[in-house]
Amino acid sequence: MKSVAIGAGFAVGGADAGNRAAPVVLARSRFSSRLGTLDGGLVWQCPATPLPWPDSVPELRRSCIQLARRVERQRHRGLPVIIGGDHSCALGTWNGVTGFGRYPVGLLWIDAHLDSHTPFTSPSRHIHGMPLALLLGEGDSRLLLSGSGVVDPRCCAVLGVRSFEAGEPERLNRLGVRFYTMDEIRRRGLRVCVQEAWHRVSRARHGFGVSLDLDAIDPRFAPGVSVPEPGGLSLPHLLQSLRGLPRQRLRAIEVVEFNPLLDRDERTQRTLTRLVNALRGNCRP
Ligand SMILES: NC(=[NH2+])NCCC[C@H](N)C(=O)O
Repeated sequence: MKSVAIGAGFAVGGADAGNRAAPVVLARSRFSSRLGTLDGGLVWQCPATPLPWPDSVPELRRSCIQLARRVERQRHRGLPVIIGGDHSCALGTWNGVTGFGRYPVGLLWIDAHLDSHTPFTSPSRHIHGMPLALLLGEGDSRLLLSGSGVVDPRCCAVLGVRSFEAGEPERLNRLGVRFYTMDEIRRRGLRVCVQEAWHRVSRARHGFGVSLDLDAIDPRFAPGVSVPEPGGLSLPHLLQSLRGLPRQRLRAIEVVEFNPLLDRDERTQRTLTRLVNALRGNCRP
């Protein structure tokens, strides 16, 4: 099967304007032939700069609906690979994959953060700290594009966690989402945790997806992200752990939070390209 790359030039919900340029920078880079040159199109946001909730809501809603429709239209051509953009683009991606909630999926969320705030608990009010809660059906109703959740919490796992605030772990625990902190990963080994999480998400009836925030990876391998956190996943170990996992029911991949303005020696671009290739298995552009 083929993969179809779709760009999401999103920064309104993020912490740094640099995220907006990510898909275009990648499409013009020397890695583009390995990623696909945004053959599924590009969705832009206007304005180009971050705004806190609630000011960001109208533009975020508009662009996420546009992204969701694009994903819906393109998914018949191959495996959608969405290139963000700040992580709030996940609302567009997974609403598109699920036909606005008609076919809820399992989701592996690889991230340093839990991204499970609602406006009432978020200290920053940046919506890229809220998308997982919204995908599970909680948060500002204007951003619940299908009116409820599109991800089944029993088939959802978060991997690589090392930064969160009050309210987030409580929400995920109440909903029954499994999250793996870096402490647990160090204790039990990455491969075991990846396999366990993959098993959990891939048993969902309508298939599953992977949402990869590059800040999950240690900043040594991915310095170009908007909210870096030290002590992250080792790139070689993650690549190794992703080998040989069953992908038959994989419905889409999303890679987010790349910030070209903060990259060093194209290190983050290279990391992103290698991870996309590892995740999509045999599907190539
Ligand atoms: N997608 C991300 N990089 N999220 C970072 C969120 C950081 C912090 N928890 C916040 O809500 O502001």
